[in-house]
Amino acid sequence: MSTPALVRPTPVHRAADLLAAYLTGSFYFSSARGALLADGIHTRVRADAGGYAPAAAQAMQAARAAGVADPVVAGAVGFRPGARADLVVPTVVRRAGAPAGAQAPGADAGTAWTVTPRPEPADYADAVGRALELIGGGDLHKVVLARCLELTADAPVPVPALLARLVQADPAAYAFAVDVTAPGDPAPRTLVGASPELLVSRRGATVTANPLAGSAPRSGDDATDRERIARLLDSAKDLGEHAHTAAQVADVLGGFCVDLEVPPRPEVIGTPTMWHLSTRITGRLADPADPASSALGLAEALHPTPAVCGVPADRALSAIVDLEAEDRGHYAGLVGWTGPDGDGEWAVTIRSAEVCDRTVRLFAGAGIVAGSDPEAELAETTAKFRTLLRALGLGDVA
Ligand SMILES: C=C(O[C@@H]1C=C(C(=O)O)C=C[C@H]1O)C(=O)O
Repeated sequence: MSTPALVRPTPVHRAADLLAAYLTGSFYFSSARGALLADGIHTRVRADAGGYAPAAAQAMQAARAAGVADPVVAGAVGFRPGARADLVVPTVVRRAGAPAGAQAPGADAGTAWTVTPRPEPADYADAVGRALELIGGGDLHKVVLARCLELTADAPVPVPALLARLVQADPAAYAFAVDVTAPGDPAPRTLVGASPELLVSRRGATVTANPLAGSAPRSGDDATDRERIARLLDSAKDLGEHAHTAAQVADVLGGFCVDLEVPPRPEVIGTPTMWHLSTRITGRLADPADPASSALGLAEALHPTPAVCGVPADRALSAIVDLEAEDRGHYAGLVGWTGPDGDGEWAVTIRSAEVCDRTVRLFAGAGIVAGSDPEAELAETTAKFRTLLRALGLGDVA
């Protein structure tokens, strides 16, 4: 006679179940490493003098003592120093393996949209021209300039369907949905996106970062795409732009690692909409128990990389403040999760939008270096908007 089980087995979920269970207000994050869905707020995590990582470690410890079964810190931190952060220890966490081509409802073709580019595309191209003057002055080597599209629909935008379509289009992306509702918002506000860029991932003592910089739109035609890939791998401008970014990421991680492997040359990775120069850097942590070496601590140390800010970072940041029309908010920040053992995964918040009721605010940026062409950079941002626009059922708008 068998003895009845005394312990309820841990439920096993599939990524598709987690996506189906996502409701506006939940936290969702998935990548090729796996999927995580979190609900409820046990604690909000605020930065102390040491940043977010020590406060996150303490909050997870306190949550475990209070009976939270699987404490993690999950959420997003905005781009600018002192920007808004929405980091919480959720009450319930469900995990699953990597998504495999999710089922998603089609976008509602009947939705009527109005689109307001901020700034106008021609003004963005002018701002790129002004950035090139600063670069010509010699004190700035690279700056990433972004622009915004504000879309308004004739009905509330359903975030669960939008998230499912983003995952369906690219199951390997760092896909996310984070509640970023602020006081005064007329409805829940959600940061949603499908980023191709891993800021940092940690598993035990092993860390991985995957900076991207240097881009070309995907054309959909094989021969044209092969040509674009070959051109990227041979472009002194793109290789230089990439080298700045990879070198800085390697430099920061080198401060935490005993071994660091940095491939000498970038490769090209593809998303459904873009090609990017990519360097996958791996290392072994010297002190994995230090909260500064947790996935969140490393993400804070790396942010902002020259993939979204520039070189040198302080001058690039002031150029961004002077030349961009809109505050970036959560765009170009970090999004992901960390566990009490320090493991976790943080992506760069790009190919993203904030959705609130009927409005969607999208950002896309491009790295400007000596030799950049304003019209080509404008076209690059147009191509980068496609990830979100396609998931919304829209073609290119500006
Ligand atoms: C800034 C963005 O993308 C970043 C900039 C890139 C570039 O300038 O080539 C490439 C990938 C990202 O690191 C964005 O998508 O908005």
